[in-house]
Amino acid sequence: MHMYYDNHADLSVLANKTVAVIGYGSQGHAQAQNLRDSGVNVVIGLRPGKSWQQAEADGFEVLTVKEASARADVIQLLLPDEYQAKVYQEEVAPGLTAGNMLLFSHGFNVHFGQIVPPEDVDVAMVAPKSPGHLVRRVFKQGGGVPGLLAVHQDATGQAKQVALAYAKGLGCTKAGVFETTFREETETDLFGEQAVLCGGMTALVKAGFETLVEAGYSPEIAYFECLHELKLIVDLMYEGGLSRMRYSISDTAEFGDYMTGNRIVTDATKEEMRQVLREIQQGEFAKKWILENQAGRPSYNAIKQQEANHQIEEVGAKLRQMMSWMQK
Ligand SMILES: NC(=O)C1=CN([C@@H]2O[C@H](COP(=O)(O)OP(=O)(O)OC[C@H]3O[C@@H](n4cnc5c(N)ncnc54)[C@H](OP(=O)(O)O)[C@@H]3O)[C@@H](O)[C@H]2O)C=CC1
Ligand SMILES: CC[C@](O)(C(C)=O)C(=O)O
Repeated sequence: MHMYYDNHADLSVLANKTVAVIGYGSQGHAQAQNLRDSGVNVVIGLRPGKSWQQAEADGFEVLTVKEASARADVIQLLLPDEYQAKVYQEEVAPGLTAGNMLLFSHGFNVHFGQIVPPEDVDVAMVAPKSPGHLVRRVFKQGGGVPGLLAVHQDATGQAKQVALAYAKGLGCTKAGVFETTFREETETDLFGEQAVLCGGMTALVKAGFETLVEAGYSPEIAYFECLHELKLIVDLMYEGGLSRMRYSISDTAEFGDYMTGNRIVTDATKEEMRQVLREIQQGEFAKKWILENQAGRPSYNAIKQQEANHQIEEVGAKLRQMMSWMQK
């Protein structure tokens, strides 16, 4: 595995180039602002609306997606994955010229064949391994979040150097940039968010909360035990791995951890994880997500509504209001 740091990347590679950041959401606002602070010439590509107003208020030159794509040398597509293919075909592709670079922060559309760029442009990925708001916050604190870099197509022979300079502009080379492939990034990212970080975690939290409440314990205590304290435990794992967390908790908690963890995540859970991974690898999840969007998101909207009404959300909202330091 190749790792790149600040000394491997040269920001001057971007000196005479214009970067168009298409989209100004979670990743878009963070990447655009970090790049600008790193001295890169950035324009934003958007449709009229909330993000357009925000980007202008933040001092950026905002253009339509078509104009920004035609103006730029490097085009970073930071739209929701499900809209990228349509916007690419209608508004980005017409402005692409030989030697441009098309960049992504997630490989979904290229890996699953929804976007097939022309052969004379570079195609690469710089994917910060962090939610966008932390990409910005950590950069402002003087650091950077780790990132992944992949080159899918190297038409100019310079693709890696340009992508590395972009990663440096985001601050990622401070923490380390790992070289990967579009396939590896896409499949591991989908697996991580489904099985562990988002799907697995929310299911675990809800199951713990429901077990306590159904047994007659107060929802407030159940919320603190199963959700609020999770952040504090994860912070310790983030700082020093599982051992740092286990060093900090009581011996009673540590013994309970060793005795009980494998009863919750069992061999059957692991077999299901393998099945989830197979479905991602075989493109079944991608197909489901593409069809769900084509149908107007019936399942997504129904489950989103159901989840928003879960008791843990109601209790949590009340408790968080009492914690004044969380209101910022
Ligand atoms: N969220 C994250 O932290 C991470 C995201 N990624 C990847 O980054 C990419 C961007 O995701 P994310 O930042 O979450 O996206 P968001 O949903 O936060 O932002 C989307 C942006 O795209 C704009 N947009 C949506 N549709 C259009 C359109 N048709 N034309 C022009 N602009 C449009 C929105 O503007 P408007 O206000 O007009 O709707 C908004 O500014 C994805 O590939 C994702 O997988 C990778 C790592 C982490
Ligand atoms: C964990 C969610 C994520 O994969 C991320 C922040 O990396 C995403 O796609 O938002």
